[in-house]
Amino acid sequence: MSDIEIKIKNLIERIKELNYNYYTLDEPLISDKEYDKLYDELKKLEEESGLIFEDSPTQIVGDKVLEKFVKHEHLGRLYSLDKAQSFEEIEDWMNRAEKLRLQYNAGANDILPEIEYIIELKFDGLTINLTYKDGKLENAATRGTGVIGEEILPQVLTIDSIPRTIDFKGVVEVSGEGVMPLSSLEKYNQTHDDKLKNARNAAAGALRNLDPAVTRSRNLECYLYNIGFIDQNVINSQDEVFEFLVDNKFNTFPFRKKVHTFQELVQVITEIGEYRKTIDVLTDGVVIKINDFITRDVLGYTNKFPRWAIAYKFEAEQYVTKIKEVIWNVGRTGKVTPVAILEPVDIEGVTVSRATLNNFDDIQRKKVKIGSDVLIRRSNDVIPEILTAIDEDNSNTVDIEKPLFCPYCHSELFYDNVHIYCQNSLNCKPQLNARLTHFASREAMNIEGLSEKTIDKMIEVLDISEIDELYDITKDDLFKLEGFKDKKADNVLESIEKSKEVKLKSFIFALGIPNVGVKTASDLADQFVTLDKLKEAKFDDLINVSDIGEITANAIVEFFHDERIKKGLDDLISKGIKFIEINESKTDELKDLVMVVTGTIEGYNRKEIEEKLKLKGAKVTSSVSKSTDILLAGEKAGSKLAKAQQNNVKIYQGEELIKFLEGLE
Ligand SMILES: NC(=O)c1ccc[n+]([C@@H]2O[C@H](COP(=O)([O-])OP(=O)(O)OC[C@H]3O[C@@H](n4cnc5c(N)ncnc54)[C@H](O)[C@@H]3O)[C@@H](O)[C@H]2O)c1
Ligand SMILES: [Zn+2]
Repeated sequence: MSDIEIKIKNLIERIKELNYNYYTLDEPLISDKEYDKLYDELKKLEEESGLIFEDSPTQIVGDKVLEKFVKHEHLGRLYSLDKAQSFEEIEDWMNRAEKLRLQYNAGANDILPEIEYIIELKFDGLTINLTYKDGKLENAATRGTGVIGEEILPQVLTIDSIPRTIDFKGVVEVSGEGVMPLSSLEKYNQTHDDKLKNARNAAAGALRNLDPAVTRSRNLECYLYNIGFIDQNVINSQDEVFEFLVDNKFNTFPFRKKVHTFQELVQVITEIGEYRKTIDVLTDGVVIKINDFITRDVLGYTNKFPRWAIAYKFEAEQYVTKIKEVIWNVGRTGKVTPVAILEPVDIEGVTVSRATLNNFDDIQRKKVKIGSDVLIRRSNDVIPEILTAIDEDNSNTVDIEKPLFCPYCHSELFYDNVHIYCQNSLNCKPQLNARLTHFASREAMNIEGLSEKTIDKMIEVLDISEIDELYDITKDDLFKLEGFKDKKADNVLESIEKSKEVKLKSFIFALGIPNVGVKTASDLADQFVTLDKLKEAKFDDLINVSDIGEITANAIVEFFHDERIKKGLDDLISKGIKFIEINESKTDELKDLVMVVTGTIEGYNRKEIEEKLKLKGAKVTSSVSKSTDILLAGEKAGSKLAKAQQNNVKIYQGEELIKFLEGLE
């Protein structure tokens, strides 16, 4: 693999993990700003190299839909939006549209009208798609992959403003954004201990919660702005979309503006920059849409977004405050990271007193010192980011020292490029606490009742130093901890006991292997089926798992070769960990064959084929290499076919392919 290919693969892997956490779990790992940076980097590399993998996040809308929901096939596809980073990019987009219009008008009988642009707010919540038949609300779904969403009708019915019946009697799908009003967020946070971090994830998490009572408690609202499907040809513009929505008593947001020129557009967007701070909904930008539908048809769509619309995101506002102190935190992997303690500052109604600084280089680059005035920015998330110090020659500042010893266990620290580690993973308390907290978390061993605080006490009072010791805890032990009475102790013991029966993927995630998140853990479980096989996996086996790049493959190999980890793992298993079979139907027919599926195959969906191959024991990878055993090549197979021919890979095509696929059923 070339350097650029490796870079691309690693980015894809990282972004998929982030997407899974954002779209599927509604618990983003990083801020949108940081995410957008990675995404743009990938887009740029793809453009430069022409290497675009089919599973790249730049080609796909959203993420998987969760099994726990009934699937809804949208009548009309739902899309993501292309993004402009600057006014110039909007202008370029307008110019392209105008050029296409003129070209079209030169050759056609009908003439496209002068372009009108509708500017709407870009609400930050979750897309909701509503299906009406015979005037009745039949269904509600999330966007999902754009083709298939998750049914969430009971959840959506908690939003009172959504009409249960409408005057229009045909079949129609209307879509809009489910949001948590900022006033609801504030009220919720005043009365609940489990504080919600931001309105977007609060709305998405509520709508995708299986319990509608939870959705109800968040007091959501929904603004409609789109018709994705209608069985009668009655709508010809965005103006008419809104007319239809209003006539049928849908809730639409009152603000939208029509412009014709770039100058007008800049002015309106600038005004919206101020206006958006005065309203009760979280917005992250504006959406600019071409009004006329025939023009839209001429411009068309890419895989991922319409060419007739573009989003422009607002930069988060910046604030000034002072750094009081920098403390060094020790994480689960022993990584030591700086946190700035700030003079509290009010940002959009939230008091902010901490900010992340990524590492020591970051501190130097931003010229941050104790006592410095700094610029900070909070995007839509709660933890803000320090941009830079703004008073470099202030003599009252004190340099931040590079730490040499762990602030907790005083071991000497290890420097690896920009990262600093405390290598005393054995009895450095914050590391142990973070490891145990991760181990017990919902997507891992799912041990209820083990909060970070409880784990702290266990380490302190019961002198726990290894994960497996969790399983030796007795009721008498728990009584020694503050706040533990009979019932609470029983509950914790029961959930510890229950956790011994665990899915392999949850166990792999629980181990906290560097770079292995929920999705990668699940892929590893699918591919290797048993823990023993995974433990023995070689770099080459791992790199062939789709989405795993070199860094992760190396991390996994190293993890399972570490003597201390090996022993810890054996101790843990010896406490009676049992893996629950989930793929009972798994057979060995294609055992260990490395297979690639490419091209289009009529009547089949590639993802489904891949799933079936995996169930029969094959390893499915996304690119052809020397280790590929079989390529399934549909129509338009392209470069993978050529590469397979070069490498003498066995190829199934045409009739042979269809026969093979029928044999899989
Ligand atoms: N923090 C993370 O880890 C993480 C991960 C994945 C995605 N993200 C965020 O999500 C963005 C990408 O998500 P996306 O592909 O869903 O695109 P998007 O959310 O940026 O844009 C498309 C969506 O905008 C919404 N929208 C709101 N108002 C609208 C209006 N008036 N008209 C039309 N649509 C409107 C629709 O729901 C539509 O689906 C990224 O830029 C990033 O900010 C963050
Ligand atoms: Zn330490």
